[in-house]
Amino acid sequence: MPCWTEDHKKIQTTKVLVVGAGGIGCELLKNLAATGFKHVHVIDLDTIDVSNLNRQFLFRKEHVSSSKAEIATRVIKKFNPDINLTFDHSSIFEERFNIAFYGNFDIVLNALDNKQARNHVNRMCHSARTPLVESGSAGFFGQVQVILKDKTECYECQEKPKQKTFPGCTIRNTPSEHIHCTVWAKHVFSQLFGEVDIDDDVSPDLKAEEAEHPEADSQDDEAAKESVPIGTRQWAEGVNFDAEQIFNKLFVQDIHYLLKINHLWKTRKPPTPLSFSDALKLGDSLPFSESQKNQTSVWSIATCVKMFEACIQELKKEANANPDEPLSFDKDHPIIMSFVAACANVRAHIFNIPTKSAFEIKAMAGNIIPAIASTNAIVAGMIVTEAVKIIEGREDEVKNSVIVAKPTTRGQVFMFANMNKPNPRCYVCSDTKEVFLYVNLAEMTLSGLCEKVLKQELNMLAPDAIESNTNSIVLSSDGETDPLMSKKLAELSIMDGSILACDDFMQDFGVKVFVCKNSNFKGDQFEIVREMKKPVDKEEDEEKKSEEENKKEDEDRRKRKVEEQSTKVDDEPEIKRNRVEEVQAQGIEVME
Ligand SMILES: Nc1ncnc2c1ncn2[C@@H]1O[C@H](COP(=O)(O)OP(=O)(O)OP(=O)(O)O)[C@@H](O)[C@H]1O
Ligand SMILES: [Zn+2]
Repeated sequence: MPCWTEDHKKIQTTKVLVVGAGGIGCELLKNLAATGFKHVHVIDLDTIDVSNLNRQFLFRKEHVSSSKAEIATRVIKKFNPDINLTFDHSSIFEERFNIAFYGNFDIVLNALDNKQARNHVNRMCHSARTPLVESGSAGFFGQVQVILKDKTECYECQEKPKQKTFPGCTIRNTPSEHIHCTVWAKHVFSQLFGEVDIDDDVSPDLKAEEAEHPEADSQDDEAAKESVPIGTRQWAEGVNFDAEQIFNKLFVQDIHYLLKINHLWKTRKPPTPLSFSDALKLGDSLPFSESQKNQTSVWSIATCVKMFEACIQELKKEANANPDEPLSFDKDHPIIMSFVAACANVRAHIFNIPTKSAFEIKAMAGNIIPAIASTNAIVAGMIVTEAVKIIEGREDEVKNSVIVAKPTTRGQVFMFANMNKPNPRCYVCSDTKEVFLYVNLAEMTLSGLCEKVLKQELNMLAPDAIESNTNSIVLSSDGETDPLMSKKLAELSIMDGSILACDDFMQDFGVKVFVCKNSNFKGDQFEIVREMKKPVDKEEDEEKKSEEENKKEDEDRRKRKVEEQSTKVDDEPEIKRNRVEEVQAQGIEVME
């Protein structure tokens, strides 16, 4: 039996890093202090919002707008003055939180709310060999995962389900549910006042339609091909952000254009264009301040139009006050949220979709699942339970746990979950650090590779990439390759079969990216998979190949390699041959 006084000493000397001082973090810090932990450091980038007060019990009304990490530290010290609790009001992504920093701690406890930060801490703990207890909650659902290097799965061993996204053509052309209109309205806001992302354009798009539904009969869409709508931001600037003209562009002109894409409306009810002046006749229009207060009943269309107009004026002022900093969507910004709600409802109305209250639209736009204090409390309790086992050296006893929303048939809401071994194909914690990237090489830009693939998808912070066949630098985090960002991958001699050795110095993380072409993809569209997909048409051929044939090929390849090695002239071709062989071993066709 473990001896409490002996173990208590370990608790007193263990150095703990807590990342996040929100719902789970507050409970966790309280538990650590109450259990007798003496050396704790907490990091949180955020300040306290009034909406946090119902569950983040260390915070009071007078703390609103102060640093979460700082107030949590101050309040905990009040009831446990002996604790050496320190804080940073910073993002965990800052460079000073490097691997050596993580190495200073005996254990890291995550109380975060986003995948990007979780992935990052997972990699840092992996590199620093520091045990990590990961956690999360969403409403009544909660979970705790223990991550021990080489012993358990890491946070990235299994692919996480992607956040639900909608096809571009549904959002731009054929919404059928209110959520499609809400997503569209968020894009309208970004197009008008945020950083323009061409992938999020809101104008009707015949090309997207053709790309996503090539099978559709578009012979009678010629009229639409003749007049292509211009981008929303460009239009808005041209009319000096006049609300009435923007309204008429979005809800009259663009809708007339959509109606010309005939095949869309063969099986759907077509939308009805609605002008600014006609919309004002649809119901009573409440004054701006009154409708702002009225979040739970459904605004009339006339109220939405007034709201649309008032919000554009306010947002234009806000954007002009700081022209170098585009606005970004924030569900807690009342004007932005009112604009999105109004805009989404007008769109819903003209597409014959029932309108919703601003409150309901906020929940959809902000992806909000109400936080439940008791789920957070159970999760935080389990984090400390598992942390104590780890620091006592009882690693065989550690367990993952889950809290579920509905009791199981046995009436359980709390359960232990399986502790899985590390995934041998995990590109973070296994030796197989590789992924397969499917892209259209003639269309994807270097900027797309950097921002969308390496940063957003593979979660690197400052990626570098070298094309292994030629040993040439493709992407450099020191800015050397910045002038090439708009170049297409094909222009940079990246081809089907290229291998990109990508790494992130800060995370001490490297991954080989095997490039495979998919000419059906548009622009920066891509797909990343952990195992290469078999080309459909080649599958049958390969099965037909007799074993003898395969053996003969192996033999020939071996012979070739021996010959090549004996005629080796310089280093570079040798690098290339090895890489080519490596690619062949993966079954990728190499184009030289
Ligand atoms: N990169 C990061 N660095 C440091 N702290 C982070 C980082 N990302 C998220 N956090 C913190 O993790 C905490 C997560 O807590 P929680 O899920 O309760 O979120 P919240 O923002 O307080 O609540 P809600 O999202 O429900 O309004 C937040 O306080 C947030 O600031
Ligand atoms: Zn892993």
